Amino acid sequence: MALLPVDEALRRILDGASALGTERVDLLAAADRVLAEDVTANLTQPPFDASAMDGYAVRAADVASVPAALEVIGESNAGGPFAGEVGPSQTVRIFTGASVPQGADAVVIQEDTERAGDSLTVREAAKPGANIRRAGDDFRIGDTLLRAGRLLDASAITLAAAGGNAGISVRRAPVVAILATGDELVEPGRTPGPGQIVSSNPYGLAALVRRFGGEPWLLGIAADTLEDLQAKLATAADADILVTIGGASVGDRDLVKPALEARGLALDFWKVAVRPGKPMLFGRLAAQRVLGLPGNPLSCLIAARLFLVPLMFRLLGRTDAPLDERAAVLAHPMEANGPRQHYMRGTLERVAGALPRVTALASQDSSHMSALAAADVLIVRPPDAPAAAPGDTVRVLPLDF
Ligand SMILES: Nc1nc2c(c(=O)[nH]1)N[C@H]1C(S)=C(S)[C@@H](COP(=O)(O)OP(=O)(O)OC[C@H]3O[C@@H](n4cnc5c(N)ncnc54)[C@H](O)[C@@H]3O)O[C@H]1N2
Ligand code: MOO
Ligand SMILES: [Mg+2]
Repeated sequence: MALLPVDEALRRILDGASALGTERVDLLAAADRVLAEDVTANLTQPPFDASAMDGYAVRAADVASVPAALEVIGESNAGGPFAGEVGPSQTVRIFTGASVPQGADAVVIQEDTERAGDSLTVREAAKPGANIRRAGDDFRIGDTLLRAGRLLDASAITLAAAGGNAGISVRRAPVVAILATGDELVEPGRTPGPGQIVSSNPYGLAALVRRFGGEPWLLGIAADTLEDLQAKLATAADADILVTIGGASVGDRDLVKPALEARGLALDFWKVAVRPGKPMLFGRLAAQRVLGLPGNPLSCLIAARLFLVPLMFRLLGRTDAPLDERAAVLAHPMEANGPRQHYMRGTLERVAGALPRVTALASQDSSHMSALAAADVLIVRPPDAPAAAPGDTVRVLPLDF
């Protein structure tokens, strides 16, 4: 099978994938969830003309020429409005957030006044509307405040709450089952025996899944035998997405593909023109989408960022783009690229008033986790890209996981 271009692989993974069901959560549980329905304002905000400052509510005409002498007839507090009306040459003491009383059409800040008993001297003129927030300036009842498909961040949750919404309809989190494979693997915290290493990938993958709104479900480690692989794969039937790690290449003990096929996998593709991540496979087990990721830690994580995360966006109904490539300027020359789209680890340096400068790390080995942790971006080198010179513009993908 020929290597599939990255875009085509992504298109096939997303083909026919649609948003999961919805659930209602309260505001405290809404952070980082994806909105499933538009949020509407049940209230108008501000609900009344409100003072933006601590000072005095006046009739602007009374303070058009200053100094102006006024009589203080009462007080309007936040939550305690003044019941009467401000007549000519009268004023009401007012505080930030309090309702502007009838008759008044401006607020003079306290620093521009002098008070003696019930007498107020205003030293600065105020125009009509000064320091007043009009009813509905922010939003009005019935307005659409938030559109379905957006991530609920702090600003969105604040707005939903202000609009009088105590509960929000969000997408169910996709459950992503993660199965590590390999006779050499031991769980973190255990001492590896001869020839063994620690299984690190599931934990990074779980963090990535959580970061993008999914629910990771760790299935442990399968031995490199068809029997154990099939037995462990069988436990994942309830997951929305099944991800395997390792055993995806052509070695004698790379048995993930035959084990999945024995369970009925409809293979869509195997091997993508991507570096790292080449031996990735994708297919379907009934309704479940299956991604067989390579075992090298960077191959696993980078392939997950490139292919699993966009699939999760789709299941979550997210409307923003899952891959946010930007431009940067190369700090050094680069060799021509081979036939696979190369996602190189790089560091980014801000440059005032210009595109940031990017430097590829010395290590581009797909097993060097220390290099991935030190990188800020992945430099995207298209297949067969010619050699590049310092100052050339390249595309970079921020490392956001
Ligand atoms: N003859 C060829 N050999 C290889 C090819 C090829 O095209 N022809 N491709 C190479 C590429 S590219 C990759 S990527 C790897 C992918 O290998 P597998 O997916 O079969 O993964 P394994 O062989 O099981 O493991 C590879 C490597 O990763 C380590 N590993 C596995 N699981 C974990 C884990 N959970 N945590 C940490 N590290 C893990 C494993 O010990 C190996 O060192 O194949 C190349 N070979
Ligand atoms: O695809 Mo492998 O991921 O080049 O190391
Ligand atoms: Mg292998």
